[in-house]
Amino acid sequence: MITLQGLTKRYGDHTAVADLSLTIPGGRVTGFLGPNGAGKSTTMRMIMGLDRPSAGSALVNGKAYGELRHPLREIGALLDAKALHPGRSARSHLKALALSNGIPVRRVDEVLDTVGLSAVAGRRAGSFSLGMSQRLGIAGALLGDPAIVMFDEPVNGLDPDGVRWIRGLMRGLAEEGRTVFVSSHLMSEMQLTADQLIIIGKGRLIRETSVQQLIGSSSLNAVRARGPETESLRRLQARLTEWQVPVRWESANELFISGLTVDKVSDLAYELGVRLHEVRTVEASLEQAYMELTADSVEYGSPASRPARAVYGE
Ligand SMILES: Nc1ncnc2c1ncn2[C@@H]1O[C@H](COP(=O)(O)OP(=O)(O)OP(=O)(O)O)[C@@H](O)[C@H]1O
Repeated sequence: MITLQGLTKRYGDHTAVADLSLTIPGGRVTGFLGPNGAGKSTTMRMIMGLDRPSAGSALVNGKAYGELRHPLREIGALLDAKALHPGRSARSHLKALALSNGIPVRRVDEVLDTVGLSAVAGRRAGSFSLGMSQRLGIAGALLGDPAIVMFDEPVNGLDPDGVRWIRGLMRGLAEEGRTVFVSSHLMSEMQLTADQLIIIGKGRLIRETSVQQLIGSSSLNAVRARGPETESLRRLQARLTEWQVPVRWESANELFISGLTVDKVSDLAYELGVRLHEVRTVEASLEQAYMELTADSVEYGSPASRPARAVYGE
């Protein structure tokens, strides 16, 4: 378990992480999300003892990282895939890590196999592609068979096969009861991999939520009603507007209706004599729900990245 208590990091007069108090338990994948510069890497670095908190604490199984006797046997992390000795082979890099952490050297070949690098174990790590370096970093994180793993942007540089592999790996580690804490900007991946989400912006906690709860709270969830007659759809729209139900036209033959069930919309259409060819629920994606939630916390946004807000009630 990872426990953050009032964790704060200031660089001069800039607060990178502000008073974060959280518990990240085992048995699930916890996604760590936030716009660029939100403070994710800084938080992870403090958990790994690489940065000193300005205030508060980050504890690994109840202890500060520096107090852990064999840290790699308690927490394994991939923070920066290129942070390794470029002249060493993958195998000798892992061997050095194993020896300094009291880990049996036979684990080296096991983890090389797990991450699919056995065939290139003798090659200089400096010659590795970004995806291969990511895999080597993950091998290092798994070396001590730790109960906690933490990955900063682990799919960065991985090919589609690698992305699927790491998704399965993280799910498998969580199913074994381990704590899996992972940052990512890839919402589609997080939607498939994470159970719980911690979302921060400008160093502060914005929301701790499950993936399903966050998606469920999006204003973009709607019932899509499609019919062949625009005129009769207008009658449906007029009644919904009377009821103050948010409704918008998606095209001349489609309405998107918020806050009502499919049953309710079908019954109303029947009552008003509106012909429909399709009535179904449309669920927001995690990306849409996330963009809505973090719209005010984006420090380095581009116009194109602004959220697709629904314009209802036309
Ligand atoms: N060593 C440092 N000195 C000064 N400022 C820093 C330092 N490290 C991080 N920061 C600042 O702290 C803030 C948080 O940075 P951090 O890298 O933790 O964000 P992040 O959420 O990981 O961002 P990204 O998604 O872009 O990787 C940023 O404003 C960054 O410029």
